[in-house]
Parts: sequence; C-alpha cells; structure tokens
Amino acid sequence: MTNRIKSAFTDSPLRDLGDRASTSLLAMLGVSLLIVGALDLYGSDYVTTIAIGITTYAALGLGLNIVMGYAGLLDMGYAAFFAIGAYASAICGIHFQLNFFLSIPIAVVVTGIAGIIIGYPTLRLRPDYLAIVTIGFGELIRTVANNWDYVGASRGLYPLPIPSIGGYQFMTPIQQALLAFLLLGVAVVFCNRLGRSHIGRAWRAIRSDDIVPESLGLPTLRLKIGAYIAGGAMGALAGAIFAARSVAVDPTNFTLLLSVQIIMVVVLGGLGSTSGVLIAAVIFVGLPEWLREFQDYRLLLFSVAVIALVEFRPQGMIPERVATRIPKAGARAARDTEKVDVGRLTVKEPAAAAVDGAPLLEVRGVTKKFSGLTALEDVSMTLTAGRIVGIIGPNGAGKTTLVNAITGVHHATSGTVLLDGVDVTAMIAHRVARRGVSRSFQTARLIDQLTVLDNVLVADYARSNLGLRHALLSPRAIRRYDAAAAARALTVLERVGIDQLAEICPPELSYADRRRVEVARALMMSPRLLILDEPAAGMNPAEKKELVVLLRAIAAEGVAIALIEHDMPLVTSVAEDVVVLDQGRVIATGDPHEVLALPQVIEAYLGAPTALEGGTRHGAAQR
Ligand SMILES: Nc1ncnc2c1ncn2[C@@H]1O[C@H](COP(=O)(O)OP(=O)(O)OP(=O)(O)O)[C@@H](O)[C@H]1O
Repeated sequence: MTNRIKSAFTDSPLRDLGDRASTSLLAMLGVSLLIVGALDLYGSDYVTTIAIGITTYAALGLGLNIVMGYAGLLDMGYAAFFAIGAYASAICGIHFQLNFFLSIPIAVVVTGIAGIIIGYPTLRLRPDYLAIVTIGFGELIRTVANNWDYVGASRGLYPLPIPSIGGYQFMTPIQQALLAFLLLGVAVVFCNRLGRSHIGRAWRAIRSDDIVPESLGLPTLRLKIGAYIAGGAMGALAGAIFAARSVAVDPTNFTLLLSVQIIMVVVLGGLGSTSGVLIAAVIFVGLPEWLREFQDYRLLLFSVAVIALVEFRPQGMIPERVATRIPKAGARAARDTEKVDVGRLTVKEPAAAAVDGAPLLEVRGVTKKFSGLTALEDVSMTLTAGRIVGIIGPNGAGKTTLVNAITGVHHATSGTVLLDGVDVTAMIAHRVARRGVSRSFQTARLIDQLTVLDNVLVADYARSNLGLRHALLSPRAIRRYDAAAAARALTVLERVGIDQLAEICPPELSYADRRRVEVARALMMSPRLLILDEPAAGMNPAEKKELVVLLRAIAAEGVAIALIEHDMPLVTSVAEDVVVLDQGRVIATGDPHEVLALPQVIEAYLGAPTALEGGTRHGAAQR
C-alpha cells in the first residue's frame, strides 16, 4: 500500500511539473492562460476566488522554499516579507498614485533590502536562534503596521486602486485571476531557474553542511543573504498579488499563523520542490473549501491527512529531485565551460603554480590552541608544486587541525601560512579555496540529496565565477553551459574510476566510493594544492594501487599534494617527503623510508620502539 502511494507520486508526471531549469517563461504563461481559460469556462466566481487564494499561497510557498527548502534556513516569520511587499505596493498606489505594475519592482526592491537588513546580522546564528529571531521580525513588522498612521494603523490601507495596464482593468474575479496566474507563472520560472542553477546547488550545499561549502569556495554568508533576498522578493510578489485583488491591506493579514501555514505548504509539498509547493498550495487552500459541507469535521480530516502524509511521505508529497542530466556522448567533447558562449563568462582558474622550486605552501611556526588544549605547537613545513608530502602521526597528533589551519577552517593562534607567497593565515576558508586549495575530509562529507554528478558540480560554482548570472542565462545557454560542466565533471569522475556511478546518490555508495567522490569534487576545482585526508580508507589493495597511480598523475601536472594517511605502505610508495606530527609537534621530516625508521617516530606510533614497516598502523586499525 505504502509503495503504491509512493510510486503514484514518484512515477507521476506531476513530479516534473515546473521543476525544470529550462521551463520557459512562455510555456508557463501559456499554462497560466489555460488555467484561467478553464476557470472562465467552467468555474464560478467562488471557485475563481479560491484559485486566486491558491496563487497567493503558492507564491508565498515558492518564496519560503528558496529560504527554507533550498538554503535550509528556518524562517518562522516569513509573513513579514509578504506584509512588506503588500504594504509597499499599497503605499505606491494610495500615497503616490503609482500604477500597480510599477509598484511591483518597488515592492520587490524594498523587500529585498529588508531581507539584507534582517539577514546580515541574523544569518550567522544557529538555526534555533534564527527561528526565534525571525518570529520576532514577523511580529515586529505586524506591530509597526498596527501602530503606524502612514499605513493606516489597525485600519490598514484602503481602498486599493484597481490594477490596470493600457486602460485594461483587472477588476472582476476572472481578470484578477488572470493577473495572479500570470505573476505566479513568472514566479515559477524564476524559482526553477534559481533552484536548478549553480546558486541552487550552492544553497543545497550550505543546507547540508557548514564546512564543506566554504572549502569549495562558496561564500556561505553571502549565499544565505542571497537566499533571503530572493525569498523576500518572492514574498513581495505574493504581497503584490494579494494587494491586487484586495480592497484593503491591514495587519490582520500577516500573522504568525500565516507564517506557520506557509511552512506547512513547503514542508508538506516537499522541501526544495517547486512542483511539491504548487500541489501543496492547491490542497492547503482547496481542501478546506472542498470539505466545507463537513464543517464540523474539517479540521479533524485535515489533521488526519497531514499525519498520513508525514507517515507515508516524510520527504513531502513530491520530494525534491536534483539530477543534472548526463550529457550525450557528442556533448561530452565540450568539456571546457570557458569555451561555451554564455556571454561574459570569466572562469577564474587559480594562477599558475609556483615555479623554480619555490614553495607553494609555507607553514611557519603555526600554533593552534583550543581553550586550554594546544593542538599544534610551532609547526613548520613546506610543499612545492608537483610534489607529494605525507602528513602522518598517531590519532590526535594534530593532522586535521593543521589542514584546518592551512585551509582557513580554523585560524592559527600564532605563526603564518603562506600560499604562493601570499599570507592566508587569517583568510576566510572560501577565499583560501578560491586561491587554488581544495581538500577532502576525514569522513566523506557529501550532499545526500544530490547525485554524484551534482555533488561534483557544486565545485563548479567557485570555478566558473558565474554566480547568479547562471540563473539569468537564456534556457539555451543554460543547457549548453550545464552540458559542458557536466561533461567536465564526468571526466573527473572517470579519472577517479566512478563515472558509472554519476547518477546515483551518496547513500547508495560504498565507503570507498564516497571518498572517491570527494577526491573528484576536489579535482573539479582545478586545485594547485590538493589536501587529501585519508583517501584510501575503505579501499582494497587493488584500489589503493589505482589511487597511487592517480596521485602520481595529478602531481605530474604540477599540483602539490598533501596526503594524510595511516596506511604506511601507501605513504611510502607515493610521498616524496613526510612530516610526522605527535601531540601537535613536528617530530621528524624527510624521506619517508628514513623517517619511519627513526626511533622517536616508532615510539610515537606504538609507544615502544618496534618496527613500523609493512603494514597499516594502529591509527587506521583503531578506527
Ligand atoms: N575544534 C576543536 N576544539 C577543541 N579541540 C579540538 C578541536 N579540533 C581538534 N581538537 C583537538 O586537537 C587535537 C588534535 O586533533 P586532530 O583532529 O587535529 O588530530 P588528528 O591527528 O587529525 O587525529 P586523527 O588521526 O584521529 O584524525 C585533539 O586532541 C583534538 O581533540
């Protein structure tokens, strides 16, 4: 039974409704006209009014879906954006006698600015605090509106002028429906473009992890504020739709209950899913009306429906699906995204690697303290382009802390980190990444909701430097760029031996394959310095051999590689130098074979001077 319900949705064409990046504006406007035509032919004023209500909830749901579905920011006061948009539109009409259609961009800009003002200080907060602050923001806007004479205080602003364009007035319910559905059509295209673009993938990355996005060069705070602005803009559009069909705008329209209802639309529809939100809005507004004759049991039936949905479809009615298509063989030839004609595309390749044996990476006397604990003490090391250095040491020696200090995840308490002569000691992680440093993590950190291909494509965001422009390209240019980027990602996946897994999601991968995806993602950034944290964990001997070949090939291209490993045979077979850490200090550096024979190294590992050669050390064994 459960499976049947699941497949009814999964296999349904509804699933793709409006969820394509290339959904064209003309097609959506055509759909809008068809719906309004059907309402005109077969519907009554009552049904049309309900349909208009659905468009308001759908637009609000789409906006919150950007903030909460894509970027994972729990906004409990989203009605505030709706209020600002509706009031801005109403003020333009009543106080400035501005045409309704001119008031829309003003409402969008004003709400976007509100998004920046509220977003900048609050988006650094933990999710639970963010929820509380946004409740406060929602109530603040409502209270201000309730007490401010300029906006009519508790009476609100009325009568709102009738929207008109070129003498055509949107006055009757069907005319208002026409306006509402056309605006919703624009909103659907806008949201899809965002959700399927680089920025949509980047938002999903910050939704699922707090460290990985920065290491991929994604400016997380800016992206969160961007989500707030885009979500706010959609709230404004919904506000304008509301103002267009209402007689008055007053504070009772923008309560905390409304914010909660919009959250329900997004969560029940499916976080991140445009089609889910649209269907949920239809059900959320339409169902209570449909059940009107069961007035006394309406809430009960609705509650049962919600519980059933949570039980059978915990990811929402139409779970989000982000899967960039695998380009056809012919398109795979175009691997150079730079060569795709998408206007003024500027791919920022990291500058050429250091030459003449000058160190690419210099760590000078770095100390890192966590409260009372000194994790690194006076650590120095250098790494030249094209060389592989092994960073080894027992558990807790400080290897990951050293990587974090190099990559900007943590900043050194004292000492200096130079990358190609530039001091990156206090640099934010995403800026370090954009200087050509990419890394994998000790425990593979992938985005489970994205396919392997899309996980790798997340790393294309920083590399392409397209940002929001990607969503604003023409559908044809988007298709061409995405095909080229996907072809490039496939090449990288092929290099690490898992191109055949491109279309599946990480939860279905083996441990070793998850690590391979991480390596591919790091390579997608065209790094100058590649830092791999235990890439061989979970691999069998044959796979380890392939890894050695791959690392040598990457280094031969001039990439400097820092390899953290507990597998000593692998380290000795691939690394030209090793740095041994113990209790935060460097206890030996130099040729791997010589260093591993030093008594202090053997003692650090085993606590007693026993030979190290020939096997995986205790660090790996203890895991
Ligand atoms: N964010 C943190 N806050 C407090 N202490 C930390 C933090 N990160 C690391 N440490 C401590 O710093 C020390 C070094 O840890 P680190 O993870 O760098 O070691 P490691 O050599 O990478 O170990 P392993 O091989 O087990 O990964 C440990 O004692 C650890 O508990």
